[in-house]
Order: sequence, then structure tokens, then C-alpha cells
Amino acid sequence: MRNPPVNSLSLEFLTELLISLEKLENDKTFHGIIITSDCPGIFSAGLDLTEMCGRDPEHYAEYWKAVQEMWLRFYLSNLVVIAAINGVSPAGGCLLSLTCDYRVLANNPKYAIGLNETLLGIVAPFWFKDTLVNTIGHRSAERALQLGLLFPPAEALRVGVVDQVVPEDQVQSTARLVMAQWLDIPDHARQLTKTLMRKPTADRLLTERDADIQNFVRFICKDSIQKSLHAYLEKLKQKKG
Ligand SMILES: CCCCC/C=C\C/C=C\C/C=C/C(=O)SCCNC(=O)CCNC(=O)[C@H](O)C(C)(C)COP(=O)(O)OP(=O)(O)OC[C@H]1O[C@@H](n2cnc3c(N)ncnc32)[C@H](O)[C@@H]1OP(=O)(O)O
Repeated sequence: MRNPPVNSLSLEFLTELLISLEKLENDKTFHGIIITSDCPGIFSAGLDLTEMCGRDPEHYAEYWKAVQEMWLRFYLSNLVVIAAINGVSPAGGCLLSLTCDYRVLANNPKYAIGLNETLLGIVAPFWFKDTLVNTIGHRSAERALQLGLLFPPAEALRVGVVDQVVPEDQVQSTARLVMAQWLDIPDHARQLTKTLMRKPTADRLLTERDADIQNFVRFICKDSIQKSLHAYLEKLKQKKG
């Protein structure tokens, strides 16, 4: 991913990601992809706050549809998808990594990962929650979501948000080794098993997709939510000054 400075998942970047995924899926010489970051120290800052702040309802609806699409397409991809997480990964960045089949995280205490939405005064939608529950179990997910926990590497491994923590200079090579193991499995059996595991979760969003967009637009348009997102963005900008 190369969307400096922080790989935030803007509408444009999500569209590029989806086009890239489609191209790779349509090229039958590809069997797997490794998602990693070109932004030093940052895997992805998550959803782009500027797409959710100070825009009109039509824009929010279009943006949310693209976020849903990213989740659905990565979560259900027939390719083996591995995240080589070489930086901090809050909220939507964590969600993107949770769509992958395997997560390798660099062992750097700054590289925290988690669904921290409550800390921003927003609520992780049900399909964010379902993805986390499927990964770490109900009790750990409940605690992590309510407290908006961002896990440092050792904790992330302990709770199961990531599958492996390795020295920073070994993230890419480890992801490639893991890829080789996953690609050794007969493709059709692996793909069908992935679908079996994930389709019920994806189906829930597919059947409630429009209602989910409406919920998001209603929620994000609230004055109180706009105020807190605006204040959060300002705080990020003032950090430098
Ligand atoms: C009940 C009904 C429910 C319906 C559903 C409703 C709502 C749910 C909606 C959404 C779920 C939300 C998911 C999300 O992903 S929200 C985003 C969460 N992300 C974060 O909180 C991370 C914020 N960023 C940071 O913490 C830091 O930037 C960083 C990633 C740790 C990097 O730090 P660093 O010091 O290296 O950089 P800066 O902080 O100086 O940032 C540089 C530059 O980037 C801008 N920026 C940072 N993050 C974002 C972002 N997520 N979106 C847009 N822009 C971002 C930052 O403002 C700086 O900008 P500048 O102009 O000053 O250069």
C-alpha cells in the first residue's frame, strides 16, 4: 500500500485497492497476495477521517459502500491473502488485516493494532465486530471493542489478533514463507473451506447492506459525531505544531 503519509483508506485509495485485487484475481497465474505498507512505521491509519467529516450524505453513502466492498472482496477472496504488518494499524487498518488469512506483525512496541473506534466516540459496525469475533473469540472481542484496545505486538499475539510476531527485518520473508505453506494446500479444497468458514459472516452484511449504509449515514451525520470527528482530526493536525 502506498498512500502517503499514513495509508488512510480514502475513497480513491479503496477504489485502487479493489481494482488491483480484481486484476490479480483475474490473472490465473496468481494464487496469493501479501498486503504490506510502503509508509514507514504505518501499516494503515484506517478509514480516512476526511471522507467522514464535513461532507454530504451522498458522499458518506458512496464512501461506506466502498468500505463494505473492500471488506467483502478481501474477506471472500479466493486468493491466499497474507498481511505483512510493518506499522501501526488502528481501526480500519486492523479491519483490513483481519480480512486476511494470516497476519505477521513486526515486533516493534509502536506497532499497535486493534479496533479502537470507541476511543473516537464511534461504534465499530456489526461486520467489523463479527470479523474480530471470528478471529479472537467473543469474550476477547467484547473487551477489545468496548475498551477500544490497541494491542502492542506481544499482546496482539497472545489474544490472537495476529498469528505471528517476528523481528522487523523478517516480516516480508516470513510472510513469503507462510505463503509458500498455504500455497502447498490443494487450491480448490482451501478455497471451499475458506468460503465455508467466512460466507455466513459475509452473507449477514450482504443481506443488510443498504440498511447498514443508511445506519452509517444517519450516525455520521449527527452533530455530536461530526463534532467529535472534527475535534479528533484537529488534534491529529495540531500534534505537529
Ligand atoms: C450504530 C450504528 C453504527 C454505524 C457505524 C458508524 C460508524 C463507524 C464508522 C467508522 C469506523 C471507523 C473506522 C476507522 O478506521 S476511523 C480512523 C481511525 N484511525 C485512527 O484513529 C488513526 C489516526 N491517526 C493516527 O493515530 C496517526 O496519524 C498515526 C497513524 C499513528 C501516524 O502518526 P504520525 O505521527 O506518523 O502522523 P500524523 O498523525 O502526523 O498524521 C499525518 C497526517 O495524516 C493525517 N491522518 C492521520 N490519520 C488519518 C486518518 N485516519 N484519516 C485521514 N487523515 C489522517 C493527519 O491528520 C496528518 O495530516 P496533516 O494534514 O496534518 O499532514
